[in-house]
Amino acid sequence: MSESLAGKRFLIGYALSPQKISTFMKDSLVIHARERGVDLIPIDLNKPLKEQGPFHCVIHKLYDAEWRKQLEEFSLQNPTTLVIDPANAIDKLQNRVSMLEFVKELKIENLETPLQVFISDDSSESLQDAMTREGLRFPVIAKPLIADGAANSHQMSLVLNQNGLTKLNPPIVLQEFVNHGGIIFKVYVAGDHVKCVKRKSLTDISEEKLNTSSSENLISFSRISNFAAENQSDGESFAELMEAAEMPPLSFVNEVANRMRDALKLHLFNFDMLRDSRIETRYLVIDVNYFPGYAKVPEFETMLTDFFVDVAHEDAKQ
Ligand SMILES: O=P(O)(O)O[C@@H]1[C@@H](OP(=O)(O)O)[C@H](OP(=O)(O)O)[C@H](O)[C@H](OP(=O)(O)O)[C@H]1OP(=O)(O)O
Ligand SMILES: Nc1ncnc2c1ncn2[C@@H]1O[C@H](COP(=O)(O)OP(=O)(O)O)[C@@H](O)[C@H]1O
Ligand SMILES: [Mg+2]
Ligand SMILES: [Mg+2]
Repeated sequence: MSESLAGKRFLIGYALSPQKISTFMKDSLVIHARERGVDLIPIDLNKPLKEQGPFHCVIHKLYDAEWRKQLEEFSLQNPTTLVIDPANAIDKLQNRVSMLEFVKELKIENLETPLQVFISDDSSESLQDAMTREGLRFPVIAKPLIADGAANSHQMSLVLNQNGLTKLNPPIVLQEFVNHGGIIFKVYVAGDHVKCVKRKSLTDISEEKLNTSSSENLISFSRISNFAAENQSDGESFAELMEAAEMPPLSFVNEVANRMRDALKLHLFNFDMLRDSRIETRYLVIDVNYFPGYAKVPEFETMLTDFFVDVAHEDAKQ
């Protein structure tokens, strides 16, 4: 664990949506950080940023052009204030092609990304032809290209056959659905601090189900991993399945997290990882999110405060 600060206060300004403030800036975090020398100070979005502060560091999750402009101006005026993270580094995670391209380039053993093809809104090629060109077979998941936090950026469709393709609205990516036993691993990263948790996911699809002629061509869903197991009719058996699922090796999780952090040049993110049901050593990253819902991680207050204290120590060295 990181040491506390020797009597000095470290001032962190935060710029977050009201919804994010209510889920992340919990009293438990603010108090824990305060006790260790870190003050978390709200940035007033109705006032110019350059009139606020002083801050040693700014953390933020806002994507609009106006905020970007304010941040740029602020950084020019306050070159010693750390901005965690720079807007241009976050950009890569707002597009479901670039967020996985870089993972592929890391070439980590046993780590892959699912096959996928991007379909633009002005493409003349049929969706089926694009799938064939890339060697994609059903089932596939259709995901909106842009992942900017808007509700529709989480609107997914599981497409079971060719008829389902007609209901999709490009720009989208069509991604190979990988059977993974109904459980997803979410790896949260805050600087050097890494935690992996299990979460509910889509259940496996058998060849049999795929080949049964039913009326279902496409199943729409959104934010599946946020649904608590107890809301499910199969609650008890799901809880058992969850309990029994083995976590990925810690050394592997840490290696992937560290390599991703260095490549992205980001401090605050998480990634969703599946374990292939057929090949137990094969893991696939399917999603990478900027400044995710840390409050869902056990003892997130300690994790985040440790990170803030690390930043303060780094800052003090400069
Ligand atoms: O709200 P939460 O706690 O569910 O957090 C969301 C994340 O959930 P997770 O921590 O991965 O379970 C969520 O992750 P997923 O995309 O659901 O894997 C996103 O990071 C989401 O942000 P945005 O809507 O994409 O900007 C996050 O939403 P924001 O709180 O940042 O709006
Ligand atoms: N390639 C895939 N194979 C199997 N399940 C997937 C795949 N991609 C996504 N899923 C499921 O769909 C959920 C949402 O997809 P994800 O890409 O994580 O979008 P979001 O950004 O909305 O979280 C995942 O948490 C997982 O349960
Ligand atoms: Mg996800
Ligand atoms: Mg996401």
